[in-house]
Amino acid sequence: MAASEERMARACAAMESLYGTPAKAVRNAVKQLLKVYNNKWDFIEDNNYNVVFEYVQEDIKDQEDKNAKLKRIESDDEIDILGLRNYGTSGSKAKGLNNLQIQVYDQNVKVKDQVIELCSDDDEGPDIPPKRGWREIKEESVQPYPCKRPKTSNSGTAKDKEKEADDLQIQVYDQSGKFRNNIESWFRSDDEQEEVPMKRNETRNLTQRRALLTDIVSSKNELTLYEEDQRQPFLESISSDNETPIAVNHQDCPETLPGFVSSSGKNTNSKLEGSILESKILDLRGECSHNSETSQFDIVSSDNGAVKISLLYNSSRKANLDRPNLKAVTKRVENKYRKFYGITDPDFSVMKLMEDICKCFSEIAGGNKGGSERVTQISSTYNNSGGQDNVNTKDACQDSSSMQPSHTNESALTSNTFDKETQISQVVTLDVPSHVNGCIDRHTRNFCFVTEMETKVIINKASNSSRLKAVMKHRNHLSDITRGEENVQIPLLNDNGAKELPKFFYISKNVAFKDAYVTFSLARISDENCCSQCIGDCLSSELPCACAGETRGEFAYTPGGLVKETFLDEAITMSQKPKKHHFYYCQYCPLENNTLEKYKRKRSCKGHLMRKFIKECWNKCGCNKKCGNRVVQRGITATLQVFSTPEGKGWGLRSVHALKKGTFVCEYVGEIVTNQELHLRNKKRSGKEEHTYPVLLDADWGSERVLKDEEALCLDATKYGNCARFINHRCVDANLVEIPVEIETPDHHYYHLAFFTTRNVEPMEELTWDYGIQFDDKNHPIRAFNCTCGSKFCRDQEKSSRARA
Ligand SMILES: C[S@@+](CC[C@H](N)C(=O)[O-])C[C@H]1O[C@@H](n2cnc3c(N)ncnc32)[C@H](O)[C@@H]1O
Repeated sequence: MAASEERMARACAAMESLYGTPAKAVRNAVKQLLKVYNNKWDFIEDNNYNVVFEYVQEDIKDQEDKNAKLKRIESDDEIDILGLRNYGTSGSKAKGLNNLQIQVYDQNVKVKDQVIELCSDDDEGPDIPPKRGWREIKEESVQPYPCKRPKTSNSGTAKDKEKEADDLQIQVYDQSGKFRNNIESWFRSDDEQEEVPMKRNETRNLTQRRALLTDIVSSKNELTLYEEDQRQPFLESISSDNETPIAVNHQDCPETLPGFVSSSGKNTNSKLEGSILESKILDLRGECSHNSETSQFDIVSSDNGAVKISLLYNSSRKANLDRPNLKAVTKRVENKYRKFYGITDPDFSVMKLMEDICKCFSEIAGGNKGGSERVTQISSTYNNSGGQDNVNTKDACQDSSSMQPSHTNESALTSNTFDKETQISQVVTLDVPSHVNGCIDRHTRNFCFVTEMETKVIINKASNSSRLKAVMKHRNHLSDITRGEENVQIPLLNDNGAKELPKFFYISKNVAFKDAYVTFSLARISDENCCSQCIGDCLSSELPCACAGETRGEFAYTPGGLVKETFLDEAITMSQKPKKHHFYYCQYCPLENNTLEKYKRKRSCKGHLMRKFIKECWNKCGCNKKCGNRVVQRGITATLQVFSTPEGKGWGLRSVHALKKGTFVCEYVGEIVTNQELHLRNKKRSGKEEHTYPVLLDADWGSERVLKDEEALCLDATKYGNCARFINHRCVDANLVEIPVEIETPDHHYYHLAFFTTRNVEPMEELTWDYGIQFDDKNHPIRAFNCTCGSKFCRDQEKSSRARA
């Protein structure tokens, strides 16, 4: 098979097994992506085919969107769609939202999807399906997926800058092909321009704007709004000295940050100004969709390269103002878009989106790129023109679950929560908010809040750990706790924002501490313990090789990389309903030996569950590295997240995608310590820690003879560990089971403790395993806790009595 066909087959198999994606969809996605990535398979295969997964998801969504929109066009006079599309989430390659798409149309006026290009280079954007009735004027402005993160632009020549600025220009043509310079000129065309002269500091009122719109609709001109390149710089074409952005209400605008210059090049020291075309589009949208509400989107920049975005939202007059919390609003928008677009990237946030817009603006404008030294700020104002000083805060996050981003009457940056008399101006510059101060302006009666941002300079000065703490204090997540140690990124999401950053070093492989006897020597692997004669994939050979001997002559894995059902079910039964004969009782239990008076104290062994091992092919085997009998050693492939559990269990681990029964999730990784060493560690810790992280490697303690201290091992993930240290306990019906896996050494004192799913797991379901602890055993090295697993089989008797009391 040709190399690329082989890789294609592998991609199909992996996508099938990981996400259940049909081969046809995978092939199509891979073909497209290969074009985009210049046949670089590495990009495709990276992160478990993450880009392929995203491409397929995007494709499905696009199709759904397209169908939904076509339906809407057919049904009634709907105007106004503002959609933010294509968050391009694959790891570092295509993270963040790159395109701001604006769509405005109804049955009579059809305005083409507008992509405001924020990728200033040759990056490619979403493949936007053509809409019915649209005139295709410039297809090249519509970019195919995937849209990569915008490159930092070079300062460039004046001509380059001018070209980049041109990229943002939006032009309007009417059906006759007559070129309208821009929306503003289109709005103010013909007689209207005379009747409503637009002077600086003068606001076009709602009636006038609605009249204009009605005019436009009834003219039945089919209009196509599209992105035009190679025209005059938009800054000049849009804002002339005597023009005022149609939705800016200067009276109500807050004092803005000093030193900022609007996109028109005017200093905005005293009032928020600046009229770029986006404002007008959003204003048009706001006007159309909310009837009595307006909104405006504005970007301004300062000499030092800082950029800020303002969003001005003005709704109809009503007596009371429920002031929504800015964080809650952004969270709500994020939730909607996460759900609707199936965004799984924890990095996605409205604030980041704003940042990206600022960054791209700055890049396109060729501004200062000293990002690390930018002092950043967010400010927002809510103008209660009903005249009430006392405004109520309302958690706009309520009921977000029932919401979907509507393409007809909600914008991405405004929501129905604001349907009270509200005017919001939000000014955002780069970086992450730290705290919010609120006040009422005595003169304007505006409620303002200003969020000061942590500067990166301050963070950099701090020590490593305090830097991490500082980051955690102000961030809700870390994008990868593995620090690149794994094949995949594992983000940490502090959903409730209250948890401290876990203190440990991420390691992806077990490391011996001191006394543990763990030597991996090829000489110790006999011929019966490897398959040196094998070639290719052992799973596809007619006769099972020596490595299948451990599992009674049958491989434990399916060609798709799952544990075979019969083997898995046996392991689950052993774990959930062990019989007395499944336990080994030591004469001199290594756990009892933990006391310094070794052998003197007579305590009875509580028993060790004897487990069935899987043996994987390894270095002394002749098969290919990609042999199907090598699963655990290949590492994590599932898309995992560490998150803060709501039940007070601390952090937990979950899978973003659904997992099939028998899927390998991860192994338990930590320091390999002897029981003696663990005992001493536990004594030192003396119950100070909230959580404990040891597991015993006792699955084969009963196999032959009395164990020496250095052979009775356990893994302690307290200081060094992998993501498995976050897996919480669930009594009996956990969705993971641990299976001992022999890889490097045939003796079973040391082995890998691998977790496989016991059943199909839902996306975002917490992953749990039964620690096998007895909650009444106070002497066990794994300290008991008050179990809140929620299982109906919960073994924590004290919990029941606590509940009764
Ligand atoms: C291996 S850690 C699991 C990760 C831990 N939740 C964290 O935040 O790091 C084990 C500890 O988690 C907590 N834990 C795990 N499962 C629990 C459960 N079902 N109920 C309450 N606490 C639990 C206990 O404190 C236990 O000592």
